[in-house]
Formats: sequence, structure tokens, C-alpha cells
Amino acid sequence: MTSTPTEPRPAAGEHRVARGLAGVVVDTTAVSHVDPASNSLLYRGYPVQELARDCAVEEVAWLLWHGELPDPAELEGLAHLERSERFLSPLVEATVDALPRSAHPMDVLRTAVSVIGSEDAGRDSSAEADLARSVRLFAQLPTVVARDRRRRLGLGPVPPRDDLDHAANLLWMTFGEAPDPVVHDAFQVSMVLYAEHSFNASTFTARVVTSTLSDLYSSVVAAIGALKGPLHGGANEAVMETLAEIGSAAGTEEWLERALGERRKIMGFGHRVYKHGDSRVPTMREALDRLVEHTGRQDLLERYEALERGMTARTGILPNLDYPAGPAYHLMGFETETFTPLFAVSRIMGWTAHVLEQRADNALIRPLSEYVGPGERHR
Ligand SMILES: CC(=O)SCCNC(=O)CCNC(=O)[C@H](O)C(C)(C)COP(=O)(O)OP(=O)(O)OC[C@H]1O[C@@H](n2cnc3c(N)ncnc32)[C@H](O)[C@@H]1OP(=O)(O)O
Ligand SMILES: O=C([O-])CC(=O)C(=O)O
Repeated sequence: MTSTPTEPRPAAGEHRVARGLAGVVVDTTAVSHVDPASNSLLYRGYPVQELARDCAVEEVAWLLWHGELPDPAELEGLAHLERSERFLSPLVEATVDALPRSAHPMDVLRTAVSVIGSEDAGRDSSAEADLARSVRLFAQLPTVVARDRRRRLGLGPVPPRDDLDHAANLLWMTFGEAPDPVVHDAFQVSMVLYAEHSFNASTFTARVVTSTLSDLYSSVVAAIGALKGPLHGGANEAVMETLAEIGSAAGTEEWLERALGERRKIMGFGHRVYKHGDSRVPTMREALDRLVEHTGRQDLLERYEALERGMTARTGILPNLDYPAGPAYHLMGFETETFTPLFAVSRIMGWTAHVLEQRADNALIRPLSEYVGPGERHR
């Protein structure tokens, strides 16, 4: 069904330019609700903190795609399907292996999704077909990320295991050993928190591509590109680089004064929607605390707290999810360049839920701009 815009179009000179679309409501969604006033985030009505505490990633994926939590038979069906889709095709494996090791892992992931899409000859854009594609990408993105990480380190790939849940299988393929329960739990929490966040830049990008009636893979490729930037998903890597640059808690104040004096953006702080704190930070911080206790890395936590204290005191700008997630991924054993791909492996749930929603009631996304170039002229 295609809806017709009901808002009257502004006449020339009557519009307001909303740079960055800040404050603009561009469509409705039933996937998630971000409420900065109550500092809450609901996935299909459920508080994300409760989902992070109680649910496996597969349950959250089902919830985002279908609107309800799965019953036991539905969950088993999804788990079975997801496990059967984890292996990459020979062409995707060969493509990942052929890319330069210097390529950013997000570029590898973006390229791999393109190749996965090119092997899907189906032109069926029904909700059922797109749901099957969503499950395939949910299952295969971890295999790509783990394979790419290992080849970068000169290690052979570790094939997926169908006796492990989604989060455990990713950790197994990455590190080649059974995951520690503390790491598994923290990783699963991060996946649930990263899964969905309404019309953020990468999800909006996916919806723009879908709105032209393009295919789901193209939407995800574009979304990966949008997520890579440091003002969005790339910030979790930048947080770790900042904490490394600071070196020690004692040097934080001096570092911060200089950085703010140079008008640098401090990565992992600030948010377009949340102005009084990101609703996901306390849950991720608890997971980080458990990892710190598990690894004995108090030094990292001291730097983390010193920077947060300094930022809050000097600017009042609070951390976003990328701030605790960056050091948490570090303590789980991931290299910094893998952090944003881990965000993508989680956000694939939200991106695809939005693609399904956009396609179910599509309107082409094509805003207006105010022209500020030269008036008509002739050579
Ligand atoms: C999971 C996620 O993707 S969350 C976002 C992750 N991104 C980051 O952590 C990158 C760092 N943060 C930022 O760049 C910003 O806070 C954004 C892009 C996330 C949000 O930006 P916007 O809503 O556009 O706010 P904007 O950038 O205009 O900030 C308003 C003011 O606060 C300042 N500010 C905002 N965030 C920061 C920051 N992290 N460090 C320093 N100053 C900041 C801006 O410089 C600006 O100051 P000014 O009015 O004096 O120019
Ligand atoms: O909502 C945003 O703008 C960014 C964000 O926190 C997310 O995508 O998780």
C-alpha cells in the first residue's frame, strides 16, 4: 500500500530549513520508541533494559521483526533457521579473503553484504522473502566479521557451530574457544542494546534506499556506510582510541582541557535525541563493571571515570552507548577496529525491521532544499 502525504507543501519562502533534519518528524514507526523526556527506550513496547536482562538476541530479533516476543516453537524455528544460514558461500569467503588487509573491517562487511545480495537472484520483494533475507544477514554478518578479523591476524577461519546460540557462536568463530560466561553475557547485553534505535542516521539511510523500492541488501549496504562514521557507530572505536591516547587517569584533565580548547569532539559523548543521558548507558556500564572485575583492569575503568567526570563538569555533555561499549569490547578481547562491525552485527536487526516497515507502507523519501547558489545566469 502506498500512502499519500497529507501535509500541504510549503509555498516558496514559507519554509524553515531544518539542518540535519534536527527535530523533524519524518514518518511514524512501531518498531521502537526513544523518549528523551522519560529517558526510556522501548522495543515494540518493551523496555530495552528488561530485554537486555532477560532475553537472548534471537528473541529480540524476532520481536523487532514480528512485533511480539516469540513463543517457544517460534523461537526454536528461528534458532534452527539462523543456525542453518551461518555458513558463507564460496564466493563471499573468497571475496573477504581477497580484500586488502589494510581495508577497514566496515568496508569488508559492506562489500560482503553486496556479494551476498548479488547471489540472491530472487526478485521477490514480499515481506516473507525480505524476512528470509533478514535472517540470512543476521546469521552471516558475524561469520564475515569473525573471518575477516582472523585473516587480519594471520589466523585461519573458525567455522560456525550449530550447537551454540547466536552470541556464543560469534565469540567462538572470533576467538576459537568456548566463550567465558561473563564475556558471553556482556556481549549479549551489548547486542540487545545496540539492536535498534528508531530513526538514527544508518536506519534512516536504510529507509531512504528502501523508499525507492530498491532491494533489502542495497539498504543494508548503505546503512553500513552510514554507521561507519565517527559521529555515529564509528564512535565506539574512537572512544577506545581516546582512552589509549589519554594513557592514564592522572593525565585526563590536562588532555581534556587541550582537546576542548582545540574544539575537538569528545567521542562517546553527546546525542542528537538524548540531552539528559542515553537510556542504554547504565545497563552497558553494569556489563562493563562485570568485565572489569573479571579481567582486573581497574586502570581502564579509572581512565573511563576520569574522562566522564571531566566532561560532565566542564560541558555537562553525558556519555552515549558507545562510551561504555568501546572499553567493554576491548575487555572482551576484540581489537578496536572490530568494534563498529560488532555494532552492525547487532543493528542488522533494527535495520531490517525498518526495511520491512518502510516497504509495508511506502512513501518515497525526498525532502526539499533551499537553493542558495547564484541566480540564473548565462555564459
Ligand atoms: C550510538 C550512537 O551512534 S550515539 C552517537 C555517537 N557519536 C559520538 O559519540 C560522537 C561525538 N558526539 C557528537 O559529535 C554529537 O554529540 C552528536 C553528533 C552525537 C550529536 O550532535 P548534535 O545533536 O548535532 O549536536 P551538536 O553537534 O550540534 O552539539 C551541540 C553543542 O554541543 C557540543 N558537543 C556535542 N557533543 C560533543 C562532544 N562529544 N564533544 C564536545 N562537544 C560536543 C557541540 O560542539 C555543540 O557546541 P556549540 O553549540 O558550541 O557548537
Ligand atoms: O539514535 C541515534 O542518533 C544514534 C544512536 O544512539 C543509535 O543509533 O543507537
